[in-house]
Amino acid sequence: MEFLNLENIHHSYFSSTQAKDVLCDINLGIREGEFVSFIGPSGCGKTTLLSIIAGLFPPTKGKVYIDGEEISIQNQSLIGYMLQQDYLFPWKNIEDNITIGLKIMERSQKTHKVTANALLQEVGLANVSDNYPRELSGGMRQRVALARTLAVNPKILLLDEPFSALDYQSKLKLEDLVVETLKAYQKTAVLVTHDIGEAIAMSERVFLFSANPGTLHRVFEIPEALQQLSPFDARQHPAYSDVFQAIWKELESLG
Ligand SMILES: Nc1ncnc2c1ncn2[C@@H]1O[C@H](COP(=O)(O)OP(=O)(O)OP(=O)(O)O)[C@@H](O)[C@H]1O
Repeated sequence: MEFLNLENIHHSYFSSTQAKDVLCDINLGIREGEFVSFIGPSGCGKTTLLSIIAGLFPPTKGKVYIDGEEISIQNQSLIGYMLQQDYLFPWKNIEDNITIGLKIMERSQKTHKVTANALLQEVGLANVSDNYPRELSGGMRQRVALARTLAVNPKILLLDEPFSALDYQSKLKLEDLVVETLKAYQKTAVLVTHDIGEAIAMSERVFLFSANPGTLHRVFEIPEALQQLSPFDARQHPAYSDVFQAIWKELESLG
């Protein structure tokens, strides 16, 4: 068994007239410390699957296991979520935004400042702890969101298009920072993205889903040579375009 396992996941939404199957027979395993991406056509159920992994709602059928234990209220805190929007509280300064999860979990207040400062250092924002979110750029705010997610020390990070609202330069920089930081902290990560290049540059494996209903179509292993590089450098490597073309061809075949 892998660290994160999905077994026979099916999910349907019920409208007033009929049930619509969104996910069908999803089986996959992700190793501890691995970085994978989920890609696929719009509406194939990527976000629904992330929400099921996070334990936000149960699947219609099937089970999610983390380290051999079925996902439940007890182990849900092993999972951190980072989204397209940063959802920072505008009335709280950066330090308080980062430590909000620790306060909710009633962890000892003595270490909050130390945790916040160490994480801000890690994400390259050493001097903003007293600032307010409105004083930061979009890229800086997403760095704060990353620090906030890491503050509660989750084992698995679910990243739902966290770079898609950023300008291209900020996005490339943040991709590098996220990979470097998650490797340093040995986190397991699942990224949902529409950007094939981003998926290749950041991941060890790319899971391609097809739609109607969402099924796992194919898994692409990213060559070792790319995995050893930062996402920015991976995009310049000759093997990158071969993988890009292979995934693009397969995605196109899904219609
Ligand atoms: N609460 C809901 N009730 C009914 N249908 C829903 C609900 N949430 C999602 N769906 C449907 O489930 C399907 C999958 O949605 P989901 O957002 O998971 O797809 P996605 O692959 O993440 O899409 P995108 O790439 O566009 O973000 C879509 O057809 C959507 O309309």
